[in-house]
Amino acid sequence: MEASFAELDALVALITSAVQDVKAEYRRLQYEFPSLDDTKPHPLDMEHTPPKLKRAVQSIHGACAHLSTLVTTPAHTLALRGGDELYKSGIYLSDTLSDAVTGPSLDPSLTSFAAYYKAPLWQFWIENPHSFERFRFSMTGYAWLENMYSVEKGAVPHSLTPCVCTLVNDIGGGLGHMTMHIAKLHPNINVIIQDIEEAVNQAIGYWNGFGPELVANERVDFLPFNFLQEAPVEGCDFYYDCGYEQKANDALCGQIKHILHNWTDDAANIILTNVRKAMKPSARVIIQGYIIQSASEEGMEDDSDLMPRAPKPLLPNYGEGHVIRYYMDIVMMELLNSQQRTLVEYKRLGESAGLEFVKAYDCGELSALEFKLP
Ligand SMILES: C[S@@+](CC[C@H](N)C(=O)[O-])C[C@H]1O[C@@H](n2cnc3c(N)ncnc32)[C@H](O)[C@@H]1O
Repeated sequence: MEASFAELDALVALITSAVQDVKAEYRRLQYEFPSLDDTKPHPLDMEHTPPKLKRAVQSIHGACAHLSTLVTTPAHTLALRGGDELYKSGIYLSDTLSDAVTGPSLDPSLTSFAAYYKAPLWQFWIENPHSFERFRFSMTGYAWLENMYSVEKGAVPHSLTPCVCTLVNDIGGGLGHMTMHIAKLHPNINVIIQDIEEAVNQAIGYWNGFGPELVANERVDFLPFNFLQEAPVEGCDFYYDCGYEQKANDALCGQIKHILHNWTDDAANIILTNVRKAMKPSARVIIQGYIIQSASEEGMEDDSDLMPRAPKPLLPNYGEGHVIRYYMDIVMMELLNSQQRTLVEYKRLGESAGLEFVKAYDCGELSALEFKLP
């Protein structure tokens, strides 16, 4: 079927014609046209906007929003529109940050979420199982926003040898939707879901509902654990083939998706150190998450191979085009006093836990960072 680009073309035509109107109005008014770098007030900020200019600006706003919606996934558009707990507690962010005690604190119990709900996030979820379950299911929807099929490329970064069984440990896996997706696509990959007990119990129900054949064929195991206090499972029977010609029983791959952004550097170090303790020499850890890039030329890091710079006049990090990861940076601060990280910060975190950075993979919205034992 031939694609119809009628709406796309109509929106672009509308923007082009509205831009001509804007230019004509500025010429008529004999005003300088502002630049993206301007910090000074413009005369039009304080004046009645002529109707033709107003209509043109409204058209550009509306058409650009429609254009964005048209070319991105519905999940992407929805994620920018709303939410429940995190949006409600966000109203406390300014108070929390301006307070002398909570402002500079990295304590996960001194957040704007805790101020609103009178409990830190993890405790709130244990006390409100319905919210906790809804959050877990929202993570499965969120995977669509992140382009699940690209995320899978990061979780399975190496050529797979079908004769060798692979065990992926989904650390803090929640429902394990991502590893279920991977196990369905790759018959030689088996999965362990490790998370806190409440999460693991929900994961069992999820796999029985959506992947009963994987449960029946014993391709998944569920083991509760606390990654701040203990190492994940070691000495597995099935191992990850990383394409390094390793023997069948000397590799375990740990996948850690959207975990470290929940924790400060100190706590993330404990989690990774616990993972390292479980690793055999050829094991790999795959950390999946958002990578933060500088919005200005200054402070740019050595990450351009992973994430090419945007052409000017866009900001080097694509600005609004990559805005979700920056929203999620603020959201992590609001919920847990934690943060998204840059590539350099992730490498540093791995090193501090005794892991060596191997490679970064572009997985759509997310990146996957591969670490090994030195
Ligand atoms: C943001 S969710 C990510 C879930 C999943 N990896 C995903 O991408 O959908 C964070 C997960 O960390 C788990 N978690 C939090 N504290 C934990 C702990 N101390 N030990 C093990 N898992 C924990 C939560 O239960 C939750 O499933």
